Amino acid sequence: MLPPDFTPCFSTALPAGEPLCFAIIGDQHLVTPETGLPALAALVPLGSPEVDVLIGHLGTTPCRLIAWPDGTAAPEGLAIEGLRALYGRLGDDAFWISARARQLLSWLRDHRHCGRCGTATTVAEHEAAAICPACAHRMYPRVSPAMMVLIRRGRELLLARSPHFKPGMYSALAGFVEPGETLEACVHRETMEEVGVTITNLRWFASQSWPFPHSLMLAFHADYVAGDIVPQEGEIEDAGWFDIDALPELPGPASIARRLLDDALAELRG
Ligand SMILES: NC(=O)C1=CN([C@@H]2O[C@H](COP(=O)(O)OP(=O)(O)OC[C@H]3O[C@@H](n4cnc5c(N)ncnc54)[C@H](O)[C@@H]3O)[C@@H](O)[C@H]2O)C=CC1
Ligand SMILES: [Mg+2]
Ligand SMILES: [Zn+2]
Repeated sequence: MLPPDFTPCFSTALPAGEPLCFAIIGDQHLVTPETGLPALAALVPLGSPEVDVLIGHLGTTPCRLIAWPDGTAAPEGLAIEGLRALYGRLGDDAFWISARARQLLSWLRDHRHCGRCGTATTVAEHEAAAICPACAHRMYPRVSPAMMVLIRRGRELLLARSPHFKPGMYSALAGFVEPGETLEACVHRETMEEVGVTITNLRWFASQSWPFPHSLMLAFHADYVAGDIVPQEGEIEDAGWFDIDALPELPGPASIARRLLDDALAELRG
C-alpha cells in the first residue's frame, strides 16, 4: 500500500527541486540498473514528455509522474521493466507510488476526449479531473470495486484459476461489483456464478488498490454452506477444494489474495 507518510495530490503546476521521478514509457517503468528511481537529469535525453504532473509528496519530497508514449527509446543507463516484475525489487514505497502513477496515467490516456460530446479534454490544474471545455463534463479517475472471497470448509480452501493465470496457479474467487449492488451481495452472486456454491459468515479482511488497471480489491473470508463446485464456463478454468497441507501454487506476495490466504492458513494451522 501507499506509505503512511505519502500525501496524494494532483497538479499540473510542478514544484522546484529534485522530485522522486515515476517515469513510464508506454506501460513500462524506467529504473536505474540498481532498480532505483531515475534522477530527473537522467530523463532529459527523452525529450518533452506526454505527461508530467505532481501526484503527491513522500514526506515533503514531491513525486512526479512523467510519461512518454510507447515506442520511445529508453535513454542509455536506464532499464525498462513491467510493474509486476518490480515488486520486491523497487522497495515497497516506490512500488506503490509507481502503482498510483500507473493508474493515473491510464486514466489520463483513456480520457483525452469527452465521453459526452467528443471534444478534446484539458486537465484540471489542481485536482485529478479531465475537463471538457465544450460541455463542462468532468471525468475523474476510475476506481472499480471488486470483491475477493476465500471460502473454507473445515481444513479445505476453495481455490480457482482463471484462464489468464500463469499455469498451475490458483487463487481465491474475485469479481467486479455491479452498479446498484452491495458488496455483500456481490460476494454471494460472484460465488454462485463462478463455482455454484452457497456461503455464509462473511468476515471482512482488508482492501488493496490493484492498478491493473484500476481495481479496488475488497477481501473477505467466508464459510461454505452447500453445493457442488461447477466452474463457470469461460471465466473459471478449474476450481476445487484444497487441503491446507496440499495447496497448489498461490499468487505472489504483492497481492491481497496471498495475504488473505496466509491469514486463513495461520488461523487454520493454529
Ligand atoms: N490483487 C489481487 O490479489 C487480485 C486481483 N484481482 C483482480 O480482480 C479484478 C476482478 O477479478 P475478475 O475475476 O477478473 O472479475 P470478474 O469475475 O468480474 O470477471 C472479469 C470480467 O469482468 C468484466 N470486467 C472487466 N472490467 C470490469 C469492470 N471495471 N467492471 C465490471 N466488469 C468488468 C470483463 O468482462 C472481464 O472479463 C481484476 O482486475 C483482477 O486483476 C484478481 C485476483 C487477485
Ligand atoms: Mg472472477
Ligand atoms: Zn463534452
